[in-house]
Order: sequence, then structure tokens, then C-alpha cells
Amino acid sequence: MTDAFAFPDGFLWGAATAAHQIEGSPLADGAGPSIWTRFAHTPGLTHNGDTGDVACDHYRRWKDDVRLMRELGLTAYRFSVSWSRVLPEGTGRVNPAGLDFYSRLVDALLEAGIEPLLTLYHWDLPAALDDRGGWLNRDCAGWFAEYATVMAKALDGRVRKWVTLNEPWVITDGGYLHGALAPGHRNKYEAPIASHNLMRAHGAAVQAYRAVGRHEIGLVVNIEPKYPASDAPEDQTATRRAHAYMNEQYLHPALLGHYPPELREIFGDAWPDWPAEDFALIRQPLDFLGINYYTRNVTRADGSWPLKAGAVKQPSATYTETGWEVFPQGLTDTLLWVRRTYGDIPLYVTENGAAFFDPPVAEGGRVRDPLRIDYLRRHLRAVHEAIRAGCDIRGYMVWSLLDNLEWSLGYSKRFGIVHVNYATQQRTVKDSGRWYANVVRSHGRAL
Ligand SMILES: OC[C@@H]1[C@@H](O)[C@H](O)[C@@H](O)c2nc(CNc3ccccc3)cn21
Repeated sequence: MTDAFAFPDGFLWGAATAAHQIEGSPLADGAGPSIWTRFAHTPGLTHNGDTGDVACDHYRRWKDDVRLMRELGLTAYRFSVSWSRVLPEGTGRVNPAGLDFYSRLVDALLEAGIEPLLTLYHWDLPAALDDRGGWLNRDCAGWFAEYATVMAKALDGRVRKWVTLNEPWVITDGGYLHGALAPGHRNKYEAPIASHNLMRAHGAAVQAYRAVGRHEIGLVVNIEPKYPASDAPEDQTATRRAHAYMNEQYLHPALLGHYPPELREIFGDAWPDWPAEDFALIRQPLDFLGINYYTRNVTRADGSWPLKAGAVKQPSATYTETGWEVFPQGLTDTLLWVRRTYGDIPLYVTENGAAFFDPPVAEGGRVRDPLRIDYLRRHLRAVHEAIRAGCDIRGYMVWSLLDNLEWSLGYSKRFGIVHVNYATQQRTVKDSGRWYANVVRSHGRAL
């Protein structure tokens, strides 16, 4: 009998985190501030005024956390580098202590038989570069390429899977259009410029990596599939607009060399005529794509700015603490759409997970999180369905290894398969962590 859920040989079973969300010690040992150091310390911008000053104290507890990953049996770990820990001013002077932190972390991962997946940029731009215009300054492509070169020279070979950017859509939509994320701009004219420069920087970093590195590099995007609320033409076109804005805006230039036409329709006079040579820079050959999937969106036409498209709540669905519908079929649909639209590029599910209200740690050290187990089981089965349908999916990273700092939402949302007591920094593996460890051990057959 064939195994119901046999995953490909070499499929990587991992967990994901990001520097600002877990490390703490943002200014330790010569590190420079990032835009999130400043944003979180600006009154009123984060839940409860929560900051990343301590977070999960991973900067000091990283050895214990790698031990935890090994105990869970993970075969991969996706993490990000704090750019300003390595280059305190963003360019020029390298901080040896910052580089050394990541070098020791990578060595410990390899020693534990865990494949590192390194994300160069997970939202924490050096504040010194923001002072120079940040992603609004076309020089950012050179800054990011310089940073990629420093990291590749230091770690390539031990790190064999590199990611340039995590979710350019969130960086732009959150940081430059709606202002909910650092650097907190709300400007329809800045957002396309930041977005385009992020993709130029992605291309420049891929070129810089290939001049030094000998392994794999890719891009991570968040994809939220859009389903029309009705057959009405206005809902159909609104769904098309939302899909182009969130799901095609970055993969099209990176893989096809052009933007979807809807973006000029959405942004109007705020959408520049980009220099043709930019697309040759942006469209660099990639070794893989990382897909972050959490939920879907049932879309209808509405008066909202700037998309004129909004979400329709699904009355019979389960929703997470972040208000996201649990819809595993959307992950299968997403993976098949990527393959259909961009070809058979190798894929990793680089983030998938959910925040539910977890009970406190019970006597004997248990955290019962059945809703998270159900979410993960159903989404892993959705991954397997896409594999059976022909997608070349190389791995899955659960978001997240640890409960951590959920950006502007502070510590109010818990995504971890491991509970963190922020007062004591005590880690407690949740039921979902034990369940995931068993899935990993069985290479998926326990699903
Ligand atoms: O919100 C959970 C995680 C977050 O902690 C990660 O740092 C980030 O990579 C991440 N991306 C998404 C999906 N995209 C998204 C959509 C709207 C707002 C915020 C994130 C979820 N998450």
C-alpha cells in the first residue's frame, strides 16, 4: 500500500522566524538601530507600546533554541539576518560581533543536522539608510547588493539557501501605503517607488550573490488567493485587481520582466513610467520561490482605497486571532497557480501557520492548541495535494518556531509551536510542536 502522505525524498521540514521578532538586544555588541527599533519606540505605534528590545531573547539564548529545534527533529530552519547588526550604518563598516553571531548560529544548525535558509531582509532596514531615503532612494539597490556580498562572503557554503526579500508586498503596503508597519508612511505616491526599488534591490542582490555564492537564491512572497464573491462583473474585475496588486505585483517583474497592467489602473498618476533597464535588473534567474500562505480572500467591489476591492467574511468559516479565514484549499490553489503562471520553478512553503488563543501552560508543562494542530494538518495535506498534482515543492516551514513579536500587534498574537513565557523566557513545546515533530519523524506519513 502506498503511503497516503508520502513526501519527496529530501523534503525539508522546518520552522521560520525573523530577526526583529525573536532576537532582542537590538543595539548589543555594536549593532545599529533599524526602522523597527525607532517605530516601536514611537508612542502609539505598537500594541501596548511593545518593542523588540527583549522579544524572545534569542540573541542570548540561541544555543538553547537550536537544541530545541534538534529535539523537534527539524531538518531546516528559516531565519533572517538583522542588516544593521552586521552593517550598523547599513553600508561600509562591518560589525564583526554581528557577523559572528550569525556565523555561530549557522555552525550550530549544521552541527545539529539542520539546513539553514537565510533571509537577508525581513523588514528591519537600518535606520541610517532610512535617513538617506531608504527604499525610496534608488541607491538602495547598491546598498542591498553590498550587504548581500558581505553575507555571501562570510557564510556561503555553510548557508546554501538564500532569500533576498521577505514579502515585498507587506513591506510596501504596510510601510509606505497604509502606514501600519515601519517606517509608517501613508503615501500613494511613495508606495510604487518603494515597491519598484525593493525589486531593483532584489535583482541587484541576486547579481551580487552570484558573483560570490555558489548555491541557491530565491525570493519569498506572500500569496493570498482571491475568490470573487459573485459572478457580477464588478466583483470579477475587483477580484482581478486585488489579485494583480497582491499576488502578481512582485512575481511578474521578477519572473516575467513586467508588471501586471492593473497596477497603473490602481495607482493612476502615482504609477511612474519605469526605466526599461530596471526590468533587466529585476528579472534575475532564481533557483526557487518561497511562498508564504496563511489565508484566502473572498473579494467584492467596494469603495475602499486604493483597490476598490474588499473582503467578504465567510459566515461558516473558522477565523484565526489575526482575523484570517482557515482555508487550506487556498494553499493548493496557490501552489498550482504559481506553477501554471510562472513555470516549474522549485517551491518552498516558507511560512504557514496561525495565531489562536492558546491557554496558559498547564501543570506538567502542556499547552493544548488543537486548533493549530488542525490548521497545520490540513495545510500540510494541501501541500501534499499540490505535490501529487505535479508541483516541485522542496520543503515546508511552519510559522513560527517560537511565539514572538508580531510587529505592530506586539506580543498579543501567538503563532509558535513553542510557547514563550516573556517574563521568564521559559520555552514550552506546545501540543502542536509535539505533533509536528511526529509528522517530521514520519516524513509526513503521520498526517
Ligand atoms: O503575521 C504572521 C507572519 C509574520 O509574523 C511574519 O513576519 C511575516 O513574514 C508574515 N507574513 C504574513 C502574511 N502576510 C501578511 C498579510 C497582511 C498583513 C501582514 C502579513 C504573515 N506573517
